[in-house]
Amino acid sequence: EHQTILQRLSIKRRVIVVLVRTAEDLAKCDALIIPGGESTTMAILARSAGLLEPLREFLRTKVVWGTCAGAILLSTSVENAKKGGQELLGGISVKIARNGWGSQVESFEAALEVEGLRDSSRPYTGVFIRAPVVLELTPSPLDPPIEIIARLSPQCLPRSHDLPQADIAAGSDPRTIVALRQGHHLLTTFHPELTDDNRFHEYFIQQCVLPSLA
Ligand SMILES: NC(=O)CC[C@H](N)C(=O)O
Repeated sequence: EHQTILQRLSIKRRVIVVLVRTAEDLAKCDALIIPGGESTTMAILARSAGLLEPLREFLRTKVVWGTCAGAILLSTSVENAKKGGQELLGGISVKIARNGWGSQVESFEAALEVEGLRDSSRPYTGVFIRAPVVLELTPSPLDPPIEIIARLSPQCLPRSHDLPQADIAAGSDPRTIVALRQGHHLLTTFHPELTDDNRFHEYFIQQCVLPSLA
C-alpha cells in the first residue's frame, strides 16, 4: 500500500520504490518505510533475514518512517510485549505500548490535524488498527528534540480510552500523540497508506527524504 501511494505522488523528483527483504535491498535505499503488521513477527523475520543490524546501522544516518508496528520497532522501549520479549531497532526516544487502545475490535478512525501537511486545516483521516500508544517521550539531552506533529483531539479519542480529562483538555498527555518526528525519523501510530489521501506520503518525501539528500 505504501508503494502504491508513493508511485502515484506527483512530485518532480521520481521516487523509485524497492521492497526490502534483504540487506542488499536495503543498501539500495536512501530512506525506508517500516510498515504496519505485527511487530514481534517482523523483528523475528528481520533477525532471521540478517536484517536487524543493517537496519540499526541504516537508522543511524538515513531517514526512516515507522507506521504502527513499524512505529513500535522504531521506539526505544515497549510495554505489553509478547511473551518472549520484543526486539526493537530504536531510533526514536519514546516508550510505546503495543495494542495500547485495545484489540482489533477497538480499532477506529479519527480526523487529525497534522502540522506541516499540505492544506493542513483539511482533516487527515487516521486509521488506527490495534495501534500502539505513546506512553512517554524519553529523549536524553544529547538526542535531537522531538517534534509532535499530530495529536488525537478530545472528540476523536477511541471509546476504549481512560485518559484523565484535564490532561486531554490541556493537550499534555503523551498518549494523545499519534505522529512525531525526531532527527531524521518519523513515527505514526496509524496507517496513512490505508487512505486515499496522499498528503502524508507527500510530506514524508518533501519534508523528510528530499532535505536529507540535498
Ligand atoms: N496495525 C498494526 O501494525 C498493529 C501492530 C500490532 N499491534 C503489533 O504489535 O505489532
